[in-house]
Amino acid sequence: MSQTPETLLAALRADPPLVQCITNHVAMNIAANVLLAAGVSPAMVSDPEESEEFAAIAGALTVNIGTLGPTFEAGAQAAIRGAQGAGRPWVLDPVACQATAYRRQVVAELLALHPTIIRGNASEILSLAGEASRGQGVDGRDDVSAAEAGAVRLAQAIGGVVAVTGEVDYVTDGQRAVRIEGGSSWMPMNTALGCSLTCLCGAYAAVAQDAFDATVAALAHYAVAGAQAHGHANGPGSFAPHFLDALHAVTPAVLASEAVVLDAKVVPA
Ligand SMILES: Nc1ncnc2c1ncn2[C@@H]1O[C@H](COP(=O)(O)OP(=O)(O)O)[C@@H](O)[C@H]1O
Ligand SMILES: Cc1ncsc1CCOP(=O)(O)O
Ligand SMILES: [Mg+2]
Repeated sequence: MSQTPETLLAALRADPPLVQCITNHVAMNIAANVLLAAGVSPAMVSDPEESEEFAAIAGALTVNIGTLGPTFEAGAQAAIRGAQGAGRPWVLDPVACQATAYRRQVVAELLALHPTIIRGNASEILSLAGEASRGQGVDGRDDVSAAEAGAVRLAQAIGGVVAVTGEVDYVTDGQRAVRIEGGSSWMPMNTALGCSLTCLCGAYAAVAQDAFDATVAALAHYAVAGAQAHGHANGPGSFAPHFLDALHAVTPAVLASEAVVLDAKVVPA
């Protein structure tokens, strides 16, 4: 039986999980604040000396390749070993994976380790699915709808959940799919909000029975908070603090009444 976003937000707030975030230098501080505002404990622990051990005490692990390098790569591989050994979910954010041969090689290695959830923009998901991508560095430039079929194939290939984010988000586990509406056109003008959302997917995965439900809940929480913040802000600069306030203020009851989660087709059927 599926767990609703409001049930999972209540679980998150009742017993806040510890989330190990291996993320990029740009996102480190922003993502930690997003998780704290949402009611979760972040820990940005990535060095190979300790990342495997730490993964066993965290509720979930998130891996983001935004500012990739050999030490980071070794730290991520070790942490994934630790998370899997402890039976914990891990989430991949394939930042700019289409951009260089090094990124393509590293994401191929990470995909072989079966992430529980992948969260990326449409350009990144198209690239992971082996299709042409118009991504410009870390910024997506493709429509979510163009990446939906690729997301389904990718989810089936990894045996996990794929979330494609943009103006309207799409989430699939290869069998089920939904679209999530909301958010704000100022979100892509704030760096690292996608990376931070990936960390929030980890938080929900730590408390959920099912990774699909967890991903839907994380994206719904973000979409509701983003829409609320948009109503109080004057542009991308003032949006950022209002967004943190809104992530904190959203209650299970608010999520139940304001989240827009619509059933979608699984393409190809
Ligand atoms: N035009 C938009 N309108 C509303 N929400 C958006 C829009 N573009 C992105 N978002 C939201 O911003 C968040 C980050 O998504 P995205 O920008 O796709 O990630 P990334 O930063 O990795 O490229 C998601 O919650 C997504 O729903
Ligand atoms: C600007 C930048 N450069 C390398 S990682 C990064 C942050 C990307 O964040 P997001 O994908 O959430 O926009
Ligand atoms: Mg991104």
